Amino acid sequence: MDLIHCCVRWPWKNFPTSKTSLFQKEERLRHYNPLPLTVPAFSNRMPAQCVFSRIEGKGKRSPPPPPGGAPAKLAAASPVASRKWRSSAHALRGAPRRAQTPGSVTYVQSNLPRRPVPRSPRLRPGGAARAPGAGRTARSHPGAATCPFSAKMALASGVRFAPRALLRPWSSPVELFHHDRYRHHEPPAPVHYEDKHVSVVKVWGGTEPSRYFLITARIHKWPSGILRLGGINGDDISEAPRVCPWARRWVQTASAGPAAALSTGAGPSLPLFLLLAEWVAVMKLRNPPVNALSLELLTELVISLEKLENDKTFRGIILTSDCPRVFCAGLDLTEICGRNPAHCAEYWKAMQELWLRMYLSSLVLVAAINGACPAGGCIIALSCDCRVLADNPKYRIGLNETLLGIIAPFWLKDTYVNTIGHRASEQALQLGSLFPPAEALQVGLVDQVVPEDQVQSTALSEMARWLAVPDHARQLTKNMMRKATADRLLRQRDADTQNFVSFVCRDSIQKSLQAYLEKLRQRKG
Ligand SMILES: CCCCCC/C=C\CC(=O)SCCNC(=O)CCNC(=O)[C@H](O)C(C)(C)COP(=O)(O)OP(=O)(O)OC[C@H]1O[C@@H](n2cnc3c(N)ncnc32)[C@H](O)[C@@H]1OP(=O)(O)O
Repeated sequence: MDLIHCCVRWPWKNFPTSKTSLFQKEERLRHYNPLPLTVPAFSNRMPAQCVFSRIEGKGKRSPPPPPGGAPAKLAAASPVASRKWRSSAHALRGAPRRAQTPGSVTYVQSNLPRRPVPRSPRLRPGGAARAPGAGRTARSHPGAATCPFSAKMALASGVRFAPRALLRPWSSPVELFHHDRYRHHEPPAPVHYEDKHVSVVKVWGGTEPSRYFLITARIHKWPSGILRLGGINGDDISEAPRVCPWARRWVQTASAGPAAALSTGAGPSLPLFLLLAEWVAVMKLRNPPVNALSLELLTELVISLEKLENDKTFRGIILTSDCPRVFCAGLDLTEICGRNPAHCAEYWKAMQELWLRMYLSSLVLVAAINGACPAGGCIIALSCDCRVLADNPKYRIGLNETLLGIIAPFWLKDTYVNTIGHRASEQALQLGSLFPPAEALQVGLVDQVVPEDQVQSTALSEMARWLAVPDHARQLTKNMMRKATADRLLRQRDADTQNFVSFVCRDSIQKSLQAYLEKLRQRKG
């Protein structure tokens, strides 16, 4: 396989269906199929539609259910919440029951349709205008009044609620963790603060207003094995551990999870990294010896990108190389040397498709450039949102087409100009400059230059920065910035293909490409 799909996941024994294995099992398309290009639209990548389900059983912490109806205090606090509660309770009455293990809780799929929780005009995010008479829950946290299914309601009714996202095959009971609960929740007795004691954190929920979120961490030495932090969205999720200060120490040790999967060095320990665990895929280019962009690799990349875009679990991709010393050597010259025009056309269409998909991707793309990055490799990197380059003078980056006797097409030029500006591009393109790291940073071709062993972890921290922004705002802004450039190619795609084919199929160009390839081979000898 040319491309490794590596979801940043952690080795929980009973973790829900792994995307990695799904990818691996899936049969790959072997031939290039032009895929319809989708302009990134608004998408909420958060999994939780806050639909609530009843949890059966006599869990230790489950108070007995009330005789019926919404609690009076709740009705006074929020008529909307009260109405919602009544309708959900009604809908839940017919829910199927499951066998109950003593002392645990079981989730039962609710009959409620998936639908957004309506917001009362009086219940605004941030709790600026609170419902009159709102109790401690609303006061205890600014976001608490935004969700009609308040923790108070759940507690008072004896019915515990969980977002539908939680109704997954978990081995351990998970519960909705709410403000009241964690405010009064005592920390577990402290255990050792070594990395291995907290393996992972998962975030359930979303950043939309009126949504709960929940962070689940696996703690090996805690009897329940699960740490939960929760909140109401509108909270800054990245600050979540702060809400529950005693847990911060635990959470900070959790870098062993996602970071370890990426880096051989000590992983960063910012709480935000924890959020990345479920949302970031790492794609490693692997087409030895130099990750030349063969037709097969281009096809794989396009398919993988589309899959990840359609999988709402992912919000970002870190693109890196699995080949030592080379990120990507650019176009596979053997795909355009001595080939017929039809093949060259097919190849170029695949290149266009990849650029369009990457350039307009709704995901955050971070290039972790851990090797040389000339020509087409540079274009792959420039299509990402952010570039981190390893500090090695041999790892040069730039568009060196002119040195091969070929000319970068207008959309490569546009991408260059959009990144480093007109004058710098004019100079660099004509000279075919390949920049060493320090110069690449200076000219703005890359965003960070870091020691080689920190490329992956820095890429992850950059990803954290980008993912801290709400998806829809970032996506629409990206689209606004890049659409015109992409549209230009979309309008002239066929003409661009014809231009490429007629150019590279010229005898003189074929000769110079052959000579260049020969030079590369001899250099090796
Ligand atoms: C209308 C016209 C439109 C033009 C569109 C232009 C768009 C993009 C242009 C391109 O991308 S053209 C490709 C430009 N690429 C390069 O110039 C890079 C050339 N390669 C290198 O500089 C080096 O290989 C490297 C990437 C710095 C790695 O160096 P290293 O010493 O590690 O490896 P080598 O010994 O040089 O190479 C190993 C092996 O790989 C072959 N090879 C290298 N690059 C390519 C390539 N781009 N395509 C195909 N094959 C490549 C090289 O010949 C060696 O082969 P063997 O000797 O092992 O057979």
